[in-house]
Amino acid sequence: MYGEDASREQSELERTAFRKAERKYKFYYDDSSKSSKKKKRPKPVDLTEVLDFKAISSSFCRDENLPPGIVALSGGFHHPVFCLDSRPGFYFIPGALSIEEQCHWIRESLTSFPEPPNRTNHNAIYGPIHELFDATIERKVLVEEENAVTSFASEPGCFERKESTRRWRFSEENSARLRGNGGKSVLASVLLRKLRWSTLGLQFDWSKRNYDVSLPHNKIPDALCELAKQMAATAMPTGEEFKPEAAIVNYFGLGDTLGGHLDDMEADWSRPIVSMSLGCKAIFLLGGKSREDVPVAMFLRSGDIVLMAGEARECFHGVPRIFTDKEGAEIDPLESHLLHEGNNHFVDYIRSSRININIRQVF
Ligand SMILES: O=C(O)CCC(=O)C(=O)O
Ligand SMILES: [Fe+2]
Repeated sequence: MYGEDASREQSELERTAFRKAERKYKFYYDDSSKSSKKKKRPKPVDLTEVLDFKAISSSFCRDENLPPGIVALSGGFHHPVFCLDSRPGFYFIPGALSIEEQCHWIRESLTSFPEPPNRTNHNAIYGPIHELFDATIERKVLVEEENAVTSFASEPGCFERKESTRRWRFSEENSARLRGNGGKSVLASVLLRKLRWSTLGLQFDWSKRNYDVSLPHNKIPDALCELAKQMAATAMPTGEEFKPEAAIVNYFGLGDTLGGHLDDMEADWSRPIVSMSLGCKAIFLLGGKSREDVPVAMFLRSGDIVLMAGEARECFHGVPRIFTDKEGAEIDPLESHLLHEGNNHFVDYIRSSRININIRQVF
């Protein structure tokens, strides 16, 4: 699509009900205060229409009535599971993960999940990066190095050939500075802040928007498989078991958003996507089958699990906002637990971040 058509489509997109809701909740600085950038405050946001399943769950446990359009599932599950009349196939399990489980998955998301052969958004520029979190703690720098590779003559009469390749390697900050080879370098801490996704199990290729089964990959870790199967059971066709084959881990910092989208690259949409939230609170928008449908906004807190199966798989959804201020983030118990374990580096990260792990059956 070219010129006018493309810009018309763009401006139509800007006007959809989904887009309007994204703009309503997105993080903006308040321009009305003429103060310097340092003192700038977030623009106030009206949260009165955001569904709060934590509050709904508490009143449900006190045997109070549920708000209209919300139903609680009765079943063998030891947490209340809520559904929306207007979005069949969508399930919300508030507080499904204990604080210990949340801490465990935060640590995994920052240490083992971004390890090769799993890929991250940094692969395209730097190639595989090993031990990014440790490198951040050790204040390392990723430095571009030139390697001379010599290939020897395999047959008589062929010449020895020297080739140069470039690769990125972690270096101590001082030695990187000393070398001063004019090459490029980037702080590990900057790369950690800019980590946006990692993929586990079958690798998702974002450029083709499909799974590339030819890419090297490890199986989803057993403990994550077990958790996903247990959570998915509520939304599975009777008598069938969920097969976790791929997962996408999303990392959000202040101002980061996940635009409205569908996850439509999996073969069988009757299987749920199991999506768990860790760290700072967020707003999740669940739209309808068209971007013109007004989305339902809801809070996602650390430990909440959402399932999207069946018709809900056809619904646009996204994350327009995360809250990193102390009151809004709602991570005090999580912070205390991590501090108690002596994990200051994880606390530093999660204070201003949200992590989402979503697990899928691909075939
Ligand atoms: O971050 C979330 O809660 C949603 C993630 C999501 O929709 C996705 O990765 O496809
Ligand atoms: Fe999604």
